[in-house]
Amino acid sequence: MQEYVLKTNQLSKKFKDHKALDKVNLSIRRGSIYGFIGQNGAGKSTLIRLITGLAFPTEGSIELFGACEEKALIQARKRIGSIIESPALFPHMTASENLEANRILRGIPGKDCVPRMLKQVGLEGTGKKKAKNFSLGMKQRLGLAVALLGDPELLILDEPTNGLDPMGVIEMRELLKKLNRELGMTILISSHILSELHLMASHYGIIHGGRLLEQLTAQELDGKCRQYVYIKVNDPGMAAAVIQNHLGTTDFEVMQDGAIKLYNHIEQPGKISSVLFSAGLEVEKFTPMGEDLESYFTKRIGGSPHV
Ligand SMILES: Nc1ncnc2c1ncn2[C@@H]1O[C@H](COP(=O)(O)OP(=O)(O)OP(=O)(O)O)[C@@H](O)[C@H]1O
Repeated sequence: MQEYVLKTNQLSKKFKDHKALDKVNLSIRRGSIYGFIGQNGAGKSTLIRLITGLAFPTEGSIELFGACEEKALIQARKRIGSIIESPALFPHMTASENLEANRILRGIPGKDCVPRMLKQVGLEGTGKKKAKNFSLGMKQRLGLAVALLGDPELLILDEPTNGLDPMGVIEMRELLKKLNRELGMTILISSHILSELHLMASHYGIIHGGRLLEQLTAQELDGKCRQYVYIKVNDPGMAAAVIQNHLGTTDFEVMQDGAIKLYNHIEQPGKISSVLFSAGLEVEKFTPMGEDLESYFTKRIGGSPHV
């Protein structure tokens, strides 16, 4: 079994003179939830359309479940489930009828998958209610059930929380986490709001102006966004001992230049400075530092606040 379900190699797409995607090398590990983050117009939908075969690259290649060649790619795409733009639903049909119609259209054998999918997305109790009368969150979950028909190994969702209220965002997030946890489903999910991806993604790709600027794990991102107090004193060794003994924590780093990054007690600057001062240390610098997710993202894409 391949470690990566999807890799793109120098993938590019041009619309006339405009490079919507520029030499993108993206890799998605099996079993991961890959948060694909970028502003409006960054190139997220274009990449997703190329992966799902709705558009063709100008240059570069796609490797999906180990398949690269065009005919093999068509077969491999059958292992993908997707919601691109708004989910394709029949408004005058019930949830169950929508799934049954999609099942027949896609030639998926066995009616028993319909109640199974409804249950999976929590719509088993919607009875005779037609899709047109569903809330946006319910429509999105029904769209997800349609995408799950055929038990895909890779689920691709283009901005699935767009327009959802906070409750709908949480529901969708919990549902996707469950699919990932219980079925080991790999998920690629795009968004222009990093904090929406934050509580579920295990990996991130940051795209801007058609270029993939960075891929990083959730741990790496958290490390970059961790808050700390930056301390410079005349005797770093003694300060380290004082922090350990008097604040009771080892959650700090002594940097090469002797500066200390203290990750604990950051809400109690008075307490930190008082233990250092009481030990007779001279404090040269004492500054709370660190970034939140959105400011990290904004900085990474070059400072534009409009996401
Ligand atoms: N069919 C097309 N013809 C011309 N330009 C296009 C076409 N599709 C996309 N583009 C351009 O390519 C760039 C990337 O668009 P894309 O839709 O991939 O961005 P996105 O990150 O998905 O943003 P959004 O969140 O707004 O959908 C944009 O500048 C867009 O205007």
